[in-house]
Amino acid sequence: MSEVVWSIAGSDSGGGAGIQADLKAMHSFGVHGCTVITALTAQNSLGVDAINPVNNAVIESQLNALAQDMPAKVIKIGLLANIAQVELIAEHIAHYKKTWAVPPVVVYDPVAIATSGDTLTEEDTVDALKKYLFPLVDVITPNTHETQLLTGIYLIGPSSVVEAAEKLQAFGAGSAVIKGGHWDYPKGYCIDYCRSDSQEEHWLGNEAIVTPHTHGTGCSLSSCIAACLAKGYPLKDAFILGKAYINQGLASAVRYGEGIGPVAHTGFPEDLTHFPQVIEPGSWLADELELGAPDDFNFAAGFADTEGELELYAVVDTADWIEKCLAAGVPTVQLRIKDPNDPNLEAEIKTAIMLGEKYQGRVFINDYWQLAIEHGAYGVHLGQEDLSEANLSAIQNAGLRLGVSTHGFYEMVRAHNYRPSYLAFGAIYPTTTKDMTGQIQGLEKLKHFVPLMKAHYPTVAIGGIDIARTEQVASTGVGSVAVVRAITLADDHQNAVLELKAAIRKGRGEA
Ligand SMILES: Cc1ncc(COP(=O)(O)OP(=O)(O)O)c(N)n1
Ligand SMILES: Cc1ncsc1CCOP(=O)(O)O
Ligand SMILES: [Mg+2]
Repeated sequence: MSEVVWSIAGSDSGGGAGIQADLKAMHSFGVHGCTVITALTAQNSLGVDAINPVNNAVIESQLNALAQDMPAKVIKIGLLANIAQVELIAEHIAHYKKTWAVPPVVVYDPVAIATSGDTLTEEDTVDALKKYLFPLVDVITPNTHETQLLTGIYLIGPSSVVEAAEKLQAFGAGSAVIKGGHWDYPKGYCIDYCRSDSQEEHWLGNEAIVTPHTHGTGCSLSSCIAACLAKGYPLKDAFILGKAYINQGLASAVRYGEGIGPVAHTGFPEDLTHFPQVIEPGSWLADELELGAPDDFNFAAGFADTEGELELYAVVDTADWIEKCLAAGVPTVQLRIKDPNDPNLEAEIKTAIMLGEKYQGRVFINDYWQLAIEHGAYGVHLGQEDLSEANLSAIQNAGLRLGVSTHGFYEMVRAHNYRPSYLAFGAIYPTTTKDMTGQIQGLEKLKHFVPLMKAHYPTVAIGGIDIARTEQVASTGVGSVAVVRAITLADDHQNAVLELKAAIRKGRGEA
């Protein structure tokens, strides 16, 4: 059964924004959207003719009907037409948060000004919003105008955006996503900012997509974020997927009336060209925005290729196991020794690299990139944290392949900045080999990861994959299945290798 998300918002008779946009965006992300209509707006592509607020008794009847039978994982709030509505919605949400077995996550898009420039709420709602609603909001998604209206901070550059986000948080909102569609800085770019409740910061940027047909982008972005949160995606993934969805929709938006057409709704984004760039320290966009870079940061992009997919990939912790795997016919192996004080570390790495040459297999070294360079490994495998600490230029100049771990869409787009040799995605299933709490991706996300990245990189799935699961993992089209226990804990590792290889072929429809 798919997740339930409510949209508490206004109806747009033109079908481009409000409730109508929310439902289309939610559908694209595979959640079930329910609605509580707060106002019936009369609008078309030329503007807003009338806003007809729904009375509180009617709003309450919709809330009660849903609460009795279809509680939401996430409640997305859009247009609230007056103070009475703000108070009513806040009262109900406070009740749900206190009494529901799983309290709903609340995403608030403070719809105040439409893309057309029309004001949609009564002016004095702002104080009521701050007093009653903000403390209940988990994620707020204002555009530039709304941010300025709510915070009084004029957005002229990144530091003012950060200041505004902090102010929204001081009003009580957990996380803030500030949409940059309306500030043209750097010229021709669209920059968006996310500050999480734990004060993690994320900047995304892409060249602005030039189209007049932008109606409903704000509601749609916010609904994508709500849908992704309901699906269990972390906020940074919801943020980047929402942006990609909007970019994709803008690229194919068309007019229906004489004026501004609606953003198109075209399904889960699976084309990398629609994704914004994760703005990394040291990049051109980061420099333009003066976001700074850590002292020892050494950016490099474009690493040697792996000459095809990596197929069965064994991740093991001794040179002895490297040999057993290569001898049994595993084409790709990784030496993963987690104790940096292991007295045999360098000797094990040297032996593993030498075995790669003997058996003509690909040998990756996890973590110890200096030793991998020194002894001429085929490649190194690095985690997300390592990317800003390792000397990537040295790895690149030495001609080593670089594999990078990713645990979601934000991280995979971040890794794409470096154009590594392959991308790994995991953990697909729960595993006891490594603590992956909160990072279990599941098969559904793998099915989105593969089409997004396969055209650009060899892809690897890792985490909790045993022989029985290998066929369904391989059927996603992923280029490689990486395992630890499926080989190292098998009674007969040679037979396990044969079975894993057979399951990969079967999953691909080759057997
Ligand atoms: C193929 C592959 N994928 C992912 C990992 C995990 O690497 P990392 O994030 O660096 O974590 P540790 O392995 O160092 O704990 C991997 N090793 N191999
Ligand atoms: C190293 C690593 N990175 C993500 S999951 C994982 C461990 C995979 O081990 P197993 O195949 O035994 O579940
Ligand atoms: Mg590592």
